Amino acid sequence: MFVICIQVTMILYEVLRLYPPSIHFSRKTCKKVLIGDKRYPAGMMIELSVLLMHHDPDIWGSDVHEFKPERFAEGISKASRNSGAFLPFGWGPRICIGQNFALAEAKMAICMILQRFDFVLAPSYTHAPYTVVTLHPMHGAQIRLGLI
Ligand code: HEM
Repeated sequence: MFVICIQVTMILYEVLRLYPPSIHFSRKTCKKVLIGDKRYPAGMMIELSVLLMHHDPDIWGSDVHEFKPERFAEGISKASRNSGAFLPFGWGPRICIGQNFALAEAKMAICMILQRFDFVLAPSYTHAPYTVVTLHPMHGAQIRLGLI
């Protein structure tokens, strides 16, 4: 049961890597700041693209666009060449306070579904992720459920 729970966590992490609901963060500098070797004045808007970081082959490897939950087998810090590159829940003082709740809820929902059903994508499904506030499937995600 413990192994299955770890596998479900790996699958959820890989889904959140490929399709992070929040694809970018915005921050405004309130005073002059130095980030790396660059200086920014006060009042600058800075955009951090989570989507680009999660899809960067220099960070994740040449298989970056493939769905490979096993990359998280040894945890988040060993999944990529940059341990801070996985940001589905943000980072720092404004990190998502609901992340543990969200992951626990997703695991419970998946486990309850898998106890009763198997499922495959319906033929009508078209893969078209797009963003309106959060990233989600443009035409929905139709699945075909089968009673076990
Ligand atoms: C898969 C589910 C979720 C994802 C991907 C997610 C993602 C995020 C991200 C990226 C941020 C930081 C935004 C930023 O830095 O600008 C954030 C903040 C936040 N999230 Fe979530 N979230 C999820 C679920 C939840 C849930 C279930 C709750 C509440 C029960 C929640 C409550 C919050 C709150 C209150 C903040 C603001 C924290 C602050 O500014 O101090 N989130 N979330």
